[in-house]
Amino acid sequence: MESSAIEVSGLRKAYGGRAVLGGIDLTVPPGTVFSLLGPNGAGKTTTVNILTTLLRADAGTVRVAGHDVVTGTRQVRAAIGVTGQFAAVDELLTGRENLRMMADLGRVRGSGKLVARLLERFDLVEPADALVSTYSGGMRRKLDLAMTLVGAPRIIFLDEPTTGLDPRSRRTVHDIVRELVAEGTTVFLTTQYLEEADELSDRIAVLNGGTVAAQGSADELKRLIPGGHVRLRFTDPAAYRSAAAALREATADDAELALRIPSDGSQRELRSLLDWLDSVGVEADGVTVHTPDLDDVFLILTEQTERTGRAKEAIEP
Ligand SMILES: Nc1ncnc2c1ncn2[C@@H]1O[C@H](COP(=O)(O)OP(=O)(O)OP(=O)(O)O)[C@@H](O)[C@H]1O
Repeated sequence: MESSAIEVSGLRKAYGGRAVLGGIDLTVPPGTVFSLLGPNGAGKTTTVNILTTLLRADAGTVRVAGHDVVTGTRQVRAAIGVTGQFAAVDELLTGRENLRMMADLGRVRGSGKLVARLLERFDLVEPADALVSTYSGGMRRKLDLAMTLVGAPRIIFLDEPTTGLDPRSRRTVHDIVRELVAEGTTVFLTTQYLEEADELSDRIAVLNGGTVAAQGSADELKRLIPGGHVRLRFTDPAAYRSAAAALREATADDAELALRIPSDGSQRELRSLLDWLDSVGVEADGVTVHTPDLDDVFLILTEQTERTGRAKEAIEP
């Protein structure tokens, strides 16, 4: 087995002279979940399209399942499953017929049993014999994912698989991703939901301004940024103002009547902070401890580029 399921090096892509990907490197070990995050327009779909052989890169090398996407397009396509923006779902067939068609196209043996198993797994037994044109958006998405699994691909690309799904359907998709990975499948995911990436991924890359701003496990990314703080909330504006005057190092949020004080959230720091608040006569109405989460990582990593002025446009194609 190859050491990486996906290996991307120096990947560049520009549209009409405007660089979208300015030389990105990614490594995805087999049997893991990798999430690609980034603000709207960061180039996530462009990356997925290149990795799935739908789009040619301008420069760089991309190997998927051990094959180069340009010279081994056929082998790459045989190894991957893709769900997302280009659903193969036929509206004029039922869910069951769509799955059966997929199984027949892939010459899958025992397709009846496989189809029944997938309908069950995706909670689609009840609407199985209704036309897909009557399905909700969430049901279509689940069917699309079920169809991708028919051929048991080794690597699956999920472009925003849970967007628009209700919490129960989202959990179904998460459970299925975990099961697939436990069976050795590699999952490449793009998502807008940071807690989804946090929960599911072994590794995460944050794409911003045409480059990978950071790459690592959720915990590694969280350690990159100093986001831990204690938040003091006030209801009385006068109490808030006198506290803000007493706590010079706090960041003030006038609209919310809240003060933010850097802290690692440890018991020792909290105790000394509370003692000190007592000693200066500050009485907050609410005290919450905040440890950095992926939202903080995302905001800080993507803010920096915004502040340094549209790095995307500064990248040479
Ligand atoms: N075919 C195209 N021609 C010209 N520009 C394009 C084309 N496809 C994408 N772009 C531009 O490239 C940039 C990256 O687009 P892409 O769809 O890859 O981003 P994304 O990260 O997937 O965004 P979103 O989160 O909004 O889906 C955007 O500015 C987009 O307008």
